[in-house]
Amino acid sequence: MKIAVGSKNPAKIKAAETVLRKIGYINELIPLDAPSNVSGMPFSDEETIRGAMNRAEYCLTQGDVDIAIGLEGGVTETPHGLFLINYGALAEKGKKTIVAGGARIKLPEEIAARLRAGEELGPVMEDYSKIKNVRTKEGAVGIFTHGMVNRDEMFMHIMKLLVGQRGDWHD
Ligand SMILES: O=c1[nH]c(=O)c2ncn([C@@H]3O[C@H](COP(=O)(O)OP(=O)(O)OP(=O)(O)O)[C@@H](O)[C@H]3O)c2[nH]1
Repeated sequence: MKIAVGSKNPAKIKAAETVLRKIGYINELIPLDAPSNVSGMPFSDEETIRGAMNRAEYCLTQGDVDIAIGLEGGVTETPHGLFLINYGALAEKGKKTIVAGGARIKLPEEIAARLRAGEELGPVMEDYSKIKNVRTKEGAVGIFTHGMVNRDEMFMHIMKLLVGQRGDWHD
């Protein structure tokens, strides 16, 4: 069984690998540059879910991939401010795509204002934290939780929700 993840982002690959290893899947995980086909900065639950599903479903069209994972970050407006959100999708040939959402935190107003003005969170977080490529490391969630929950751990939880919903991994 071949499994792909629709990203080359190390935080996403690490999350997928760690959880697949935990459930006994020890074969290679194939990272693919999968288009999300949503905006660079998804601005709603719907857009972020769609991005995760598009990434996973694209991977199934590449080579002989049996199962594919898509992980996507975004933000959404709430009456309490702009929240960081994350979703995952697990696509499998001949089956309905499984979806799960992860932890969400409110972003500081100075970050939210820049995103509302059209900037992307990745570069804004680099600027704010002075850490290069923060989106591939602890991520915004890691910065704003002082390392209590880093981006890979947050995606790991989503991965558990995905593989858990699929159920039986013995074939
Ligand atoms: O520093 C960050 N910490 C985060 O927690 C986070 N969540 C989202 N984003 C940014 O939101 C956009 C879409 O996210 P995204 O998941 O589609 O893309 P990504 O660039 O992170 O990965 P990938 O496209 O290589 O797979 C991109 O501008 C990301 O940089 C984050 N940046």
